[in-house]
Amino acid sequence: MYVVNSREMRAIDHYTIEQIGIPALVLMENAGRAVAEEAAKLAGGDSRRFAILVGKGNNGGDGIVAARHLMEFGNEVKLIYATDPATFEHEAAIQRDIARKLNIPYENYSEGSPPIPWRDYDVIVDALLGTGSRGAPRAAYAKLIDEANGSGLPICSLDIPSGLDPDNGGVHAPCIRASCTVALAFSKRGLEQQPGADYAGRVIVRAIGIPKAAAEQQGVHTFRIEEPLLSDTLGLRNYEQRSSDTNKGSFGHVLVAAGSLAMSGAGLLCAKAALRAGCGLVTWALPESWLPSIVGQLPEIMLRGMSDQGLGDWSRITPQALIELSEKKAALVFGPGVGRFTDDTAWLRELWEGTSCPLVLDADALNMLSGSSSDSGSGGFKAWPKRSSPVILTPHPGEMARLCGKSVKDIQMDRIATARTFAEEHGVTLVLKGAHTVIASPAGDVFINPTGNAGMATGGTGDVLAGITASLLAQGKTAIQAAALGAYLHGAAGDRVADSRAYKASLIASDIIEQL
Ligand SMILES: NC(=O)C1=CN([C@@H]2O[C@H](COP(=O)(O)OP(=O)(O)OC[C@H]3O[C@@H](n4cnc5c(N)ncnc54)[C@H](O)[C@@H]3O)[C@@H](O)[C@H]2O)[C@@H](O)CC1
Ligand SMILES: Nc1ncnc2c1ncn2[C@@H]1O[C@H](COP(=O)(O)OP(=O)(O)O)[C@@H](O)[C@H]1O
Ligand SMILES: [K+]
Repeated sequence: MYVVNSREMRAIDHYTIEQIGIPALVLMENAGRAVAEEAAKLAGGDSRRFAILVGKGNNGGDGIVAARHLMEFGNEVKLIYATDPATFEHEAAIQRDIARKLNIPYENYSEGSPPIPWRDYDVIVDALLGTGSRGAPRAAYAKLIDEANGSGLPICSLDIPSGLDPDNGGVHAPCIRASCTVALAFSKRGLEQQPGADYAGRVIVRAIGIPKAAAEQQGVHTFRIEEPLLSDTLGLRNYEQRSSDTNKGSFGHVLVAAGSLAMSGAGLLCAKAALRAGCGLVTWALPESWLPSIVGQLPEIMLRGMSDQGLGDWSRITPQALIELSEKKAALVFGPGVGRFTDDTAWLRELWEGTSCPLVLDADALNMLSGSSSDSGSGGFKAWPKRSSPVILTPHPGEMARLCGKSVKDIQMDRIATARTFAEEHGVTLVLKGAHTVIASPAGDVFINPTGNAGMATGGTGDVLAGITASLLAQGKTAIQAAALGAYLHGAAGDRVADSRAYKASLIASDIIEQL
């Protein structure tokens, strides 16, 4: 499903109205009708009392149409205008006049108005601000939003919760806290990222007559991952299907280079997740001095001890040894639990240049890449030679901040733009983890993952994701397919764990592997 920002939505509206010729009033009628249907469902019954909060733009116009339909469905409605309706223009002014002729009750609300008697209502429809919203809600809008949030009534937001930044998921003060949001035509970026997604409640996308082709025509290349998208846009039709005439050699051999004495679990989780995600074979390369402690723990996985001079870490293991081991492997995942060591950035660069294996770099491998930026002062690993096989980086926001030389706050402020820019500039596939993981391709496509839950904020879940992603790569998926499907399956498995447990926060990383 397409996810648009406000500029793209404006261009799509304009194209639909001016080029295709569908009148703005037709779109508004469809929008208002769709919202009325969803708000009626939220109210759950007949003859309910709706307060419709109306702003002066098209969002307000849609709200007036919704009021008209809600009244036709047999409900009581009242329009509460946050701006003097005499100042309305264009389609919103037409809807205002229609509402007057139909004697739809209304009141003009201003900063000096007494509080609304909310007990006279069952449901609020928030049609104050939509994608034309700029900055924090002002004057009467802000007061009305505060009042609505304090009313305790369920709120159905029209297109976006008023006060939400439509483009990045940031929320202004105040911002409507909705029970549900009816996104018109397409989802909006602000609804798909935190904290906006929490303020939006359940997001329902309703068609209003804008053809999907209009988004394609306008070059929208941000998507939310869901099953139809996996098959249609990402080319992953029947991704679970296998021909019967196959053997373990058919599904790729993953080399996991992970873990050190202090963090052996990262390697265990990563290797096990890779196997569970369906590849034919997994070899786990680990410092040889603690290999004996692992024997028997993962019977299905081949172990390869790397000469570590008894230190238990990666500081004496040569990149050359790993390069040799990676020959004929279908994917190499490096980083979980490896720790840092002297000259590790140069070490990683040797691996980068020496292996032709598709790479997944996670955890400390990402910090080694960040080291490259501070060492050279010349754009960091952007200046490293381009690889002919794919690279997937899987940073959490802290690792991403180090990679970009920014603060975590800056990264989280616009995750979609950050991930897209980085992937394009560095020619890598990037998985920016966290709630609503953002996956960006070097070509500039961005996929937002809706699966997963806060129970997954626990040690080791990232190691599991790295293993799953490498496994999918080894099975012949492209980098963007492996990264998007990996994040989707990882989150879906996490959701199954959460659903099956009495206490959702009890989820641990191994549970995800078992639910794959
Ligand atoms: N062409 C159409 O008729 C369509 C309209 N649509 C609706 O139109 C909306 C976008 O409409 P607009 O572009 O008119 O914009 P909005 O309705 O979001 O609001 C813009 C108006 O609010 C005021 N405003 C902006 N920021 C404010 C703030 N922080 N505090 C107080 N006032 C503020 C502006 O002065 C402007 O008058 C969408 O969200 C959607 O609901 C969609 O349904 C698509 C089709
Ligand atoms: N609140 C959340 N909602 C959804 N997914 C989450 C949430 N918190 C964490 N995750 C997921 O869990 C994983 C955590 O990875 P990471 O931070 O690298 O953990 P670790 O280093 O302990 O393995 C990522 O895939 C991330 O997207
Ligand atoms: K709104």
